[in-house]
Amino acid sequence: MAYIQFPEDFKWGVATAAYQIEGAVRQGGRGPSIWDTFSHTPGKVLNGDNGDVACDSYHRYEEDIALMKELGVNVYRFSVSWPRIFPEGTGKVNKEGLAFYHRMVDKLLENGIEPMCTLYHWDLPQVLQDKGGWDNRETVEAFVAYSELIFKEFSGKIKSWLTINEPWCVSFLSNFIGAHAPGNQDLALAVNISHHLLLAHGKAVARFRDLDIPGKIGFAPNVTWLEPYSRDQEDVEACRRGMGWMVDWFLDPIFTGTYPAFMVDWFAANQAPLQIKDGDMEWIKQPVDFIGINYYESNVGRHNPQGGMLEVESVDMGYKKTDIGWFINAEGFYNVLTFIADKYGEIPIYITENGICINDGVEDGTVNDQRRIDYLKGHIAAVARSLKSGVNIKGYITWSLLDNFEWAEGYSKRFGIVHVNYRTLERTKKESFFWYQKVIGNSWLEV
Ligand SMILES: CCOCCOc1ccc(-c2cn(C[C@@H]3NC[C@@H](O)[C@H]3O)nn2)cc1
Repeated sequence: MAYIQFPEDFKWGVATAAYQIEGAVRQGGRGPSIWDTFSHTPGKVLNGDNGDVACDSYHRYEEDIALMKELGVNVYRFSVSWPRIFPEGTGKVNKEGLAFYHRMVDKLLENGIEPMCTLYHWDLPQVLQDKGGWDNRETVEAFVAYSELIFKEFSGKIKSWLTINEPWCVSFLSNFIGAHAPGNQDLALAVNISHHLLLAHGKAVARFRDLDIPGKIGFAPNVTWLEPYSRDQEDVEACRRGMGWMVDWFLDPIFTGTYPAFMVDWFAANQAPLQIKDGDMEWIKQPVDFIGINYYESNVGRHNPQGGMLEVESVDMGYKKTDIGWFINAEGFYNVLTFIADKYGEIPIYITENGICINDGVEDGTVNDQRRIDYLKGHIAAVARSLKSGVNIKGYITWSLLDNFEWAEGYSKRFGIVHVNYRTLERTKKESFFWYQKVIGNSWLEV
């Protein structure tokens, strides 16, 4: 049996997000978010599912932390629910909300688990959405004020911070494709929102520096790899566009202070001109300490004039698929990690999400999710291969600890290494839990 040994200081973790696991949406002083509105709007979420109860982690966080302790993780990536802190987005602070996160963070620290906090994981206070949401620059200032409060409140306890999770999902998936909250379908709106998200990120990083908060800060773009179907220029350019709006669009402004010109032009030609105000790019290009990379799938792409706004289509090459229909391709993980390192340099990277939807159920007290073990093994091996190629990867955090509310797919799609019975809320450790526990314990991968 061969082994791949990871660096001594390599971190291993699990990730969740507030709206997907907490529940207790009308308890503890929490205000409504756009996902409360969206999930309660008929037809938006599969089976009419919502996050009202979810995994009930608002009440069961100690049980979840005991699972993490048993797993042996160094890091727990969670998100703070903005409407649990500012029920109206700004103004009055909900002390019960702060107290909940103090209890949870203190319990993590007691168990030797480092908290990694995502400030925005999609649950925008509905009151702010009613005033235009991320399309309104006032929301940028509201995010900075919310971030400042959390920075000050948890300074010294939390030392790893992420500003925005998956800005592509928040802007394009949620305001152009329309599959996520608030469900708009307007490219110009989505482009404007993507700029405001980067502005909010940059201003929050600047405030973090001004406040001299101890620790490191970054953000977590979701990325993909699109392999051209042929070497034809049209196919190559189509794939660059498909990656450009998800990767370069969000990383170039932070690392170079400019948007990728080929995407600016493409959006302008689609009646979605980028509107930048003086000084915006200076805010956006605040240096970050690390980036979180969220990767699930990659595709083979080719040009198709009828292939949507970007004129690109995915080609089914017969790769195995997950139970949510995404292609399994660990090679694409290596390709996008080395692409990012080649383009943006030595910036430290944490894999802040990587996992697979496998809907296996409990049989005889366990879940034999061998397909998840195979996926994780292949993708952690791709991380090791990237490390060997010089990519500065500092840790791997799998999505997710628990089966949870998978947005528009509701509870039908399971990403956890721990199964959740949504009727009883009973947690059941899957075979992948025990497999990952061994990887973490040795910090090596058997191949
Ligand atoms: C072209 C039409 O497409 C319609 C759906 O398109 C997508 C794309 C991407 C996703 C998606 C979901 N996740 C997992 C989450 N990451 C954050 C965490 O909360 C996980 O739950 N990542 N990406 C969903 C839907």
